[in-house]
Amino acid sequence: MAYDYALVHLKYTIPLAGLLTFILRPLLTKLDLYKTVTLILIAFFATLPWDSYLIRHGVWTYPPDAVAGPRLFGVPAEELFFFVIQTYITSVLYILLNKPVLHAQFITNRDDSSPTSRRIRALGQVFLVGCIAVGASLVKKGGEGTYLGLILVWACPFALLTWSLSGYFLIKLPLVCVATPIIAPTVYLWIVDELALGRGTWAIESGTKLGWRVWGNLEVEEAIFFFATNTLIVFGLVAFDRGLAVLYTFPEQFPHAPLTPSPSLLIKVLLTDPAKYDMARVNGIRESVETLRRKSRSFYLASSVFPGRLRIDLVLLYSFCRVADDLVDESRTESEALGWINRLIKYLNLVYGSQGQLPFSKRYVDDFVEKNFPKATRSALELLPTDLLPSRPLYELLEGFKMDLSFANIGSKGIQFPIKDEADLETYAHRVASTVGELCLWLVFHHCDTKLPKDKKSILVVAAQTMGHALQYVNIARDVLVDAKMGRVYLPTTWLKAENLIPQDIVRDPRQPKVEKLRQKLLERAFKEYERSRDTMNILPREVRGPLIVAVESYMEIGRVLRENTGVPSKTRKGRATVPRSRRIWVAWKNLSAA
Ligand SMILES: CC(C)=CCC/C(C)=C/CC/C(C)=C/CC/C(C)=C/[C@@H]1[C@@H](COP(=O)(O)OP(=O)(O)O)[C@]1(C)CC/C=C(\C)CC/C=C(\C)CCC=C(C)C
Repeated sequence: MAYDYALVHLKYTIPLAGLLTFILRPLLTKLDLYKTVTLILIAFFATLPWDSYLIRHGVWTYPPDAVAGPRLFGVPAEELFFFVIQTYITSVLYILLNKPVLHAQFITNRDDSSPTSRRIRALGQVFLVGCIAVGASLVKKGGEGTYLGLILVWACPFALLTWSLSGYFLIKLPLVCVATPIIAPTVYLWIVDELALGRGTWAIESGTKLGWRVWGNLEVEEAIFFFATNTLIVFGLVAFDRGLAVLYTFPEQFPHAPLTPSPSLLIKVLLTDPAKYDMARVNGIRESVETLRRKSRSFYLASSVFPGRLRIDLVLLYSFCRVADDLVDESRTESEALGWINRLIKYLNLVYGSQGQLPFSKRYVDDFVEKNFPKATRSALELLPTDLLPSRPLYELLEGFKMDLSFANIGSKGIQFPIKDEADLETYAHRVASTVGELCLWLVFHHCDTKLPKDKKSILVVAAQTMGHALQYVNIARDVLVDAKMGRVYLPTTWLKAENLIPQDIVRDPRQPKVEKLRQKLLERAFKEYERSRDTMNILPREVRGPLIVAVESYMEIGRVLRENTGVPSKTRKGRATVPRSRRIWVAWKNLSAA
């Protein structure tokens, strides 16, 4: 009947596209749509003349009773729809698998690539040139190799172009990000093809095919066709992502980076000489991503939903905060820790200028960093986007770290634990976390296409500071055990007194039942602060609202786990409660859907 081919879509391609859309919808950005539509247009206009040629020359045919009727240049409407839906399915799968990946870290050039990468890229080029030559000779010869030849001469030049443009980058990407969106849809379409050819929905004429079957009715040419087209789609998307990564990574070369850059800007970026890339910056970004991945599962997951340059700058800000915190925390003595804080203050003085002195040049600051900080920490300081951040919260953050130092003196000279009451607790949270919230917001304000009026910005800054308290209280509630091992107690001494405890009792036995009661009290404060600021997040610009909510909610989920389990975490990592991966993904998905 005339709807056989349409039924193939109804049964196999549309439901799969629908399922993938449902999964990706909350994560889908304007940029993802832009990429997908561009790829669909390229695929459509590149395939149409080729497919039309094949039909007109009788390489394949559609029995009149299998298609509904409308045609464009001889190609049935159902086939045209196939170009669109296949590109859509493969693109959506690629986008989904690439969400967690920050592409900036895979930017590379010939000098940065390993000899193996260079060999693979060259072998790929030789292979594709070979395929074009074989294809051309098969077409020239005619007869049974014609269809295979036509596939090769059509697909391989496109593949060669994208491979040559983005080969090094592609080789560096995680295999799953590239191989899965090629292989999974290919195998699925093989199965669909096997069923369709079996039912006679379309047919390949016997004079122009090799007649080799991969399995069942699946001809070798069909198998190669689906593999080649999915490869082309994925290579196209990789080239797109390389262009975007270069655009977002190098603000000095490309000062203006819109969230949806024009095709001409992307082509210009793609054609920029890779030898000119600032690989020191790329290496710094690689180190920062690695730090984030190792140290914070919540913020690592949340970072995947932030757009463009904002994502890179947030990762760099995280890296600076982490490095500064670790330098202080991992010091063996108080004076060593104080030394690091003073050097960090000096660094800020040089960058921002102090006591009437103008800021120093970037080169001077980098030189200071080289001489005064360990190698592993330098890029975090050198790449901090200080031109977009106010200095006050950064100085305040260091003041917060200073509060941690007072723990080292306890016991001597009658010095007390620094968090004596709730006011101290709030001051501490304000210094180490509200500052971070505010800094995140300044990056958001800078990078968003939507510009907010001053009054809205002020409301948001206050909310970010309040949210900082909430996150820090959760952090303290989670880390009672870990902190006690370091001789630190952040639970206010007044709270302990009400339970007939002193901070030293917590250091001695952080697992005692009374701690659980105090932990729950702290979590109650955390959720109060969270509720005070959560609604304000709705006035954030649309493009960052969902991502920021995910960042906050992923962390607050740790608090929820602690509340549910009343301190007996389902899973612990180094004595800390953690949120299972599936639950973190669910939190992100749910909040993005609602944002
Ligand atoms: C998505 C992304 C990459 C975000 C980066 C966020 C960022 C820059 C975090 C810095 C974290 C950090 C290392 C700070 C040093 C001081 C410190 C330790 C603070 C605690 C963070 C917890 O991190 P972690 O659990 O990894 O630390 P430890 O292992 O315990 O050492 C804090 C709890 C502070 C985190 C506070 C925020 C991220 C601010 C939250 C507020 C917003 C995002 C603004 C929301 C906006 C509105 C309008 C409410």
